[in-house]
Amino acid sequence: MALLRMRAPQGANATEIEKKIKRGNALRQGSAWRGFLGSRWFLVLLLVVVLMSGGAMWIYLSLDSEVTETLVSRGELVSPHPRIYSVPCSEDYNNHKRYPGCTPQKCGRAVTDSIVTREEAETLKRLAERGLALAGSEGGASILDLHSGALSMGKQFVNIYRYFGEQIGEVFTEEDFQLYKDVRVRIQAVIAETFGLDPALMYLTKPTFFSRINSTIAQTQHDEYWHPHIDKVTYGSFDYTSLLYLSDYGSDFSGGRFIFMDPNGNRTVEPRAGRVSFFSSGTENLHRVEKVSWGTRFAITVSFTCDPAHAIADPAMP
Ligand SMILES: O=C(O)CCC(=O)C(=O)O
Ligand SMILES: [Fe+2]
Repeated sequence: MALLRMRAPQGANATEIEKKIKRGNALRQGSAWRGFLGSRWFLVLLLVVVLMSGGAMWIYLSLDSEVTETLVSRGELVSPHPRIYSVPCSEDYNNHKRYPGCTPQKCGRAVTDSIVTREEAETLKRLAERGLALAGSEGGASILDLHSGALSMGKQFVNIYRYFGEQIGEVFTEEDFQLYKDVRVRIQAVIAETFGLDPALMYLTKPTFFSRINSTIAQTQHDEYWHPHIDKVTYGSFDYTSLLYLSDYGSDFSGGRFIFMDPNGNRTVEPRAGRVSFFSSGTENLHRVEKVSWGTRFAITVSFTCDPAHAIADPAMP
């Protein structure tokens, strides 16, 4: 009977009794929560939640991490022979006319510190500094293309030879252009040797440019240097890309590492003044540049085509 009365209170007091029961239950629940919040179990639960979210964050960050393997670090000196990493060629080259003695049959990437001295890199960096001091991008990435004359200015480009006219003779010397050519010839020779090509069947192609990157916020798409890309797709004529670094990762700037984005992870080359990194330009070498976090990074992109129709002359004083 008692049970019956508790389940179904009858009469005038019934609603009052139900309310009391509900209030009592609510109070008991409230004090149970307060008890739990102050208990050791709550601390354990909190710890588990913190550890799990920390773990999730770590997994997220490491999935997004810039680097899984460093191919060549800033401190190493790769000399006298290039360090070579072979990768299978992509199908890209099948979609273009093939040029025997030049079209990649072996693909890969390589790094050498022995064909451009640090003094030569310094001279080229000063040349870039002088040229870029004429203008420069408002965002973090400026280029100077001595062949076409393109120079970043604010949010666009100008032609230095037209814009500055005679004044250019006070900024660059014949020796500067000669050094560019000497270095280009050496790079061409090492690429030919590494990939088993005839250097006479490779041609400098455009664009070929000095780049200056710092951590200033991008103002236009041209400043967004960090996007993954395939040079053969982006630039069309490229078959072999080379990058000559003019400043040092870690001391002149941070971030700014070159990253090959392979299907099984990222592989990076750390810039070092005088270091030449070169690779076949197809999909097998999808890459990007890590964002520069401080300092200024200088480099030159010097690229080669197998198609004589896309050949350009070495930059020269107008
Ligand atoms: O400066 C670099 O390290 C890479 C530049 C690049 O990817 C390019 O010019 O296509
Ligand atoms: Fe590139």
